[in-house]
Amino acid sequence: MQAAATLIEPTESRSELVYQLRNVGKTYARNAITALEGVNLTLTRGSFSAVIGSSGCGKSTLLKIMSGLIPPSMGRVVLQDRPVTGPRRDIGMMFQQATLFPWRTTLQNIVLPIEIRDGRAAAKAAQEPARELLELVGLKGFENSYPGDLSGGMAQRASICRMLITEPAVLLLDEPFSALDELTRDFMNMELQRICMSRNATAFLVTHSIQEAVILSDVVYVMKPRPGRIAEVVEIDLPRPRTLDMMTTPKFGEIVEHIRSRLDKEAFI
Ligand SMILES: Nc1ncnc2c1ncn2[C@@H]1O[C@H](COP(=O)(O)OP(=O)(O)OP(=O)(O)O)[C@@H](O)[C@H]1O
Repeated sequence: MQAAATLIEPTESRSELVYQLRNVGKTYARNAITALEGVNLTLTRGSFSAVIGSSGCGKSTLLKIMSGLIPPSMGRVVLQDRPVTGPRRDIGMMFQQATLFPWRTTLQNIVLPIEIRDGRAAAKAAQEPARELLELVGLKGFENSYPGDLSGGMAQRASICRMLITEPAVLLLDEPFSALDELTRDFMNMELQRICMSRNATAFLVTHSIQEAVILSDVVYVMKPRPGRIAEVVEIDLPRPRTLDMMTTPKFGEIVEHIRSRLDKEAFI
């Protein structure tokens, strides 16, 4: 397994550092559960990373800390040289459900974060970039459609635009395509790669799918539970752009098997 997936210390000096967690821990006071312990993580500009682990190993806790929704109990969380102490403009998020407002058109949904942040005039000015984003994700022509007229995949494309409109420094993706059927999900993952590559985006994905983590990522963080911790950092040494065909290669299979073997077997479904 050495060639394809090796234990690494991310090379921080070579690439531009965007996001860094140092020795992050989280204990929930209510039940004294240590959800995270000693988590170190580094995201560099343009990299795609994923975290995978069994249910209850602390993935959601990690993402909530990274998005500024909850504070860590210990450790440092730094985005673009500034500590993360709450939700921030330079953090983009995407969830399992598209959560578009049904009474707003696609275009109006996409500029909503700007409207909330900077007002109506700014939202109007953002319509042109929003149209460009719609073109980027293949939704040109659907500007004036309502969410009810979009398929699940199209709605998630629109929510990609809504996430990108504020030009965040980091994209935090919480199983964004897990509610879609498998074929659409595979296709959307390739679209996500294309969009991230075209914008040199820095992305961090939470997923339950080893295949998804491997096909998308430069680095996969394998987590183990009780307490939630990073058990291994696996570098995915596959060329880019990745293609769905790669999922049938022996090398891909080896990496997947390696990660599977590292996961907590009893707890992982
Ligand atoms: N708000 C909370 N208060 C108390 N304990 C919590 C809270 N949120 C999570 N936990 C506990 O922290 C641990 C990690 O939970 P977390 O939801 O982060 O795991 P997860 O890996 O995201 O799980 P899943 O894959 O099932 O979503 C679990 O033991 C959980 O019970």
